[in-house]
Amino acid sequence: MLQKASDTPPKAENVLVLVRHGQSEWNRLNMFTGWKDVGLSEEGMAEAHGAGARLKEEGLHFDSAFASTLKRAHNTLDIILEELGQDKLPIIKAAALNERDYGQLVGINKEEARKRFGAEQVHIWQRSYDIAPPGGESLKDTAARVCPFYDRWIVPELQEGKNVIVVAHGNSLRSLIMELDKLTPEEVKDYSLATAVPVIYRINADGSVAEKRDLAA
Ligand SMILES: O=C(O)[C@H](O)COP(=O)(O)O
Repeated sequence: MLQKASDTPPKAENVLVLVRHGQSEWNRLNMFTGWKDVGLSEEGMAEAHGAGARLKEEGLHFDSAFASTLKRAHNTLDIILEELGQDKLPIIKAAALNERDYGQLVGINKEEARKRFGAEQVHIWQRSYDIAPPGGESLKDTAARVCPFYDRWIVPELQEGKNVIVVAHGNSLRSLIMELDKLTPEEVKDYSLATAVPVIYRINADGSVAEKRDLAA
């Protein structure tokens, strides 16, 4: 989706890149992960190198880097920064960016969960806006920590003309993208992020989206 939100051309520097971490060991095993701190798989590391290489091709250079406190996210960011020749850039790690808590589903194979609870119910837990999995967070709950963090710590960086990269998770980033793209709860049900594929935004000085480019598209 391309959004034109201002007549004033955005400064070229106001770039926000969002990246879901590379494949984790539990993604590889198709298990609900949530807050479980699992590492990247071999393939996930390779995907992270690929994401860094694509950002390098785009000619991007970052002034600030944010990740969740979960190692699959900040290890992905380490690899991306290494590819960009920016491994000295400090990474700000924030629990507010962590994956949605999948509660009692954590550690269960997704196919097994569909057999146990029914595919429709599992899909509702995975993709609905305000229905939480048992003992876990809904996307709305996740947005309630991700979006205030974004407003408080990331928007001011963008407003100073900095380029910012954020590496986080499928659902924590969905909640932010829902806000940036003004998606409805119905629209967000069909939205998901591939591992380690950068989404590049240009953000206006007022925080609105000037342009969005998903490198997966
Ligand atoms: O926590 C997880 O299991 C994954 O990171 C995201 O899972 P989902 O794509 O099933 O929401």
